[in-house]
Formats: sequence, C-alpha cells, structure tokens
Amino acid sequence: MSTLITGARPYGEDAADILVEDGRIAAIGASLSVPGADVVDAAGLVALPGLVDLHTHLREPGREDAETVETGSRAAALGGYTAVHAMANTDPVADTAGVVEQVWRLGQEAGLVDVVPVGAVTVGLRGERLAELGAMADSAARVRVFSDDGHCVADPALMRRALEYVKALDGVVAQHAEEPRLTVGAQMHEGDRSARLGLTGWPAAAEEAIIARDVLLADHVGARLHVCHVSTAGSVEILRWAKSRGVQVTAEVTPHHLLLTDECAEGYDPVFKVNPPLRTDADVEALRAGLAEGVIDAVATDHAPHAVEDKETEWAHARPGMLGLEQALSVVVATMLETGRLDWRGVADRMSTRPAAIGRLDGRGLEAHGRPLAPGEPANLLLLDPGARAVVDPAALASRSRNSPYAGRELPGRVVATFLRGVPTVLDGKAQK
Ligand SMILES: NC(=O)N[C@@H](CC(=O)O)C(=O)O
Ligand SMILES: [Zn+2]
Ligand SMILES: [Zn+2]
Repeated sequence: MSTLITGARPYGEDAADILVEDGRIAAIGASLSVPGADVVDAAGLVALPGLVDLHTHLREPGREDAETVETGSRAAALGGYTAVHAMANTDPVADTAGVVEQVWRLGQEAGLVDVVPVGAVTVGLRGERLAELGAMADSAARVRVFSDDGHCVADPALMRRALEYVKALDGVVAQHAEEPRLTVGAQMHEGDRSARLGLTGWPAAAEEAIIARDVLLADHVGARLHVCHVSTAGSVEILRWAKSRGVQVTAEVTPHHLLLTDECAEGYDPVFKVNPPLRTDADVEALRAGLAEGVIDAVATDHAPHAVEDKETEWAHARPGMLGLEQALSVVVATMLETGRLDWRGVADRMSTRPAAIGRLDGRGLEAHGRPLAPGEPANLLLLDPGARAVVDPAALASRSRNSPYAGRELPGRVVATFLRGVPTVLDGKAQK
C-alpha cells in the first residue's frame, strides 16, 4: 500500500512530495511519481511529525461518560497527535500491570493513536506506598512514565524512593508539583485578583517549592525527573538553574498556560478552573520565553475532560481541568509561531521530538514516535493549513466532554490530515474511524 502526499511543505520549508510505503516514509523529493499510489493533495500545507502528548486524561476506566479511550483518541488524531500518554488517575487507578495493559489494549482497538499508559507512582494515588512500578514497566504496555498526576507525591522520602526505582527502569517520574499544605481549598491563582473575587488562592510558591525540592532529589540520586504543567515564572527560573547544573530534569507547559491568564476567572465561569491555575501576564510571558529557550522542553495538553454536572456548577464545586487535544497546535501556532518565538522546526521539537524522547518512544522500530520527517522513518505525520482561522465551537469537538476554554475564540491553523504509520487517521479534517 503506498500513498503519495504531493506539494507539502515539510517543517514549513520548500514544497516536496512525500511517498509513504508499508508504514514508513519511502522518499521525500520533488515530483515523485508512483503509479497506483493513493494521492493526497497537500499543496500549501505544512507537514510536521505526528505530535506526541505527554499528558492526556482519557477517563477510561471509570468515567466513560466524560471520555473514553476511543473518543479521546479521536480528539487526539484530529489535533495532529499520533501518540498520547494516558494519565493514571482513572477508576480504578492505573497502578497495576493489569490496568495499564487494559488501557493499552483499548488504545490498540481504537486504532487512532498509540495510547501509552502512564503508571501511578503510589498505590491508589494515595501517596503512601509505591505501586508495582517494575511490573508495569515489564507489562505489554511498557510503561516508562510514572505519575500520580492530580496529586503531588508530597512525601519527600517517598519521592526519593520513586526516583531511585524508576531510574532502574529507565523511566521518569512526572511530578504534579503542588505542596498540598499550601493549597488547601485553593480555587485560583493567589494574587490581587483572588482577593478581590473572594476565591481562595493557590500561591506560586506551592508549585515552586516542590520543583526546587525535586530537582535537588533528582540530582542527589542521579534520576530523571519530569515536571508536569509548569505555570509560573519562578518555576522557569528554578528549572533554568537546575539544567545549568546538569540535573536530569525536563518540563512541560500546557497550551492554556501559554495563552490564558487569571483574568479569565473574572466571570466565575468554571470552564477556566484548572490545576495549576491560570496565572498572570508576567507568568505567561516567562512560560513562552522558557519554551522558546528550551528550559521548558515540551508542550503537553493536560487534556482534562469533565462531564457537564462536574463542570457547570458553582466555581468552588466544579472540578478543575480543561480540554486541550483538538486545539493544542493552534494555540502553539498563535502563541509561539505567529509571535516569532519558534519556527516550525521548533514547534515539531517541542510537540513531537522532545516529548517522545522523554517518554522513551523515540527508538528505531516502526512503533517509534517523534522521529524526523525523513526516508526510512515511520510515517507518523500531520498536514496543517497554517492560514486557516476558525472560531472554536465546543459542540463540534470529538471529545465526549465540552469544557473547552477556547469556546468562541478564533484560532489559527487547521489540521487537515494525520497519518499513523502511513494510515490516515484524519483526512479533510475528518476522523477516519
Ligand atoms: N489539571 C486539572 O485541573 N485536572 C486534572 C488533574 C491534573 O492534571 O492535575 C484532571 O484529571 O482533571
Ligand atoms: Zn496535574
Ligand atoms: Zn493532568
């Protein structure tokens, strides 16, 4: 089976044809012609490697009313993703080989993206004792990223032991950095605005204190640490310091923290309630600069679907979290590309290459992700119309939930097609399954 993608602009550069055969890129060049190949006209479209998300909540098992592996996979493919890491805060929690294998199999069955399960660090995310990390690593799901996301591994001795265990598995602990004693009852970013709105604040220091502690622990035991959804200027400074000292730390920022601020809380619309909270203009500026510089390695969505009854309620009772998969690339185009902070290669690096490397998905086999657009590599790629602009309509999303913070906002860039190992999962902007 061969497909010829004609006139695409790899990494936004000169137009070329891309020939796909047997799941791999067979050739990239001018005026390729292959009798019998399916032709996809990509004139004017930017071709990028398939995106890799380090941080997706798929809600299955347990909250299939909010999202399933299948609906989340469809949302991911429509967003240009070919692999997503499925967070462990499901019900039951993904803290055993059995649960991670179940999620991995559901991903295979849906067949729209590679669903890579994240394993919980502690049993039940309770922060008391370590889960069966080795069994999850050795399972069919081959877990390499471990996280209690939703909760912080707050006990420093337990965090140290987790780092030591996961190091032996060539894995990484992805920390949700939130000192719980500093965020009791927290509703939004702590500052002038939280005081005025009468909502309990979530201070920047609650995030920064854990990141500072964890980079010291990671340095001490020589382990890899990944920091989830970095949201403050101070966190970027700590990461810059740690990296300059050679600490093996990586970090991600979400699209919403690159675009939105605590001003969104003014209308008390819980769609903007999220952990960590939306911060200030100065934080957004520091996050964009940190991502451009590479101190922040990756964009990760923290796609967090919630059912209507959990979200459309009074602010204080609403669950934190917002959708991200279908608009992530558009938000990065708006905040990083159109502002001149990253070029297309930079976007590919932060949304595909580096996240794949952090999750150890960047091997040499056909199952690899985050590989460059080059002959011989797996044909995981997306085609984007960079000039298209559209207003986000939550009713049109593939996600089973509707809690998009971008509703009614005009964003640039439309994913026209996505290919997973040469098979189109999205064509003409429509999911193929
Ligand atoms: N980001 C959120 O506000 N919520 C996430 C959990 C998390 O990422 O901490 C969720 O699972 O809903
Ligand atoms: Zn989190
Ligand atoms: Zn999360």
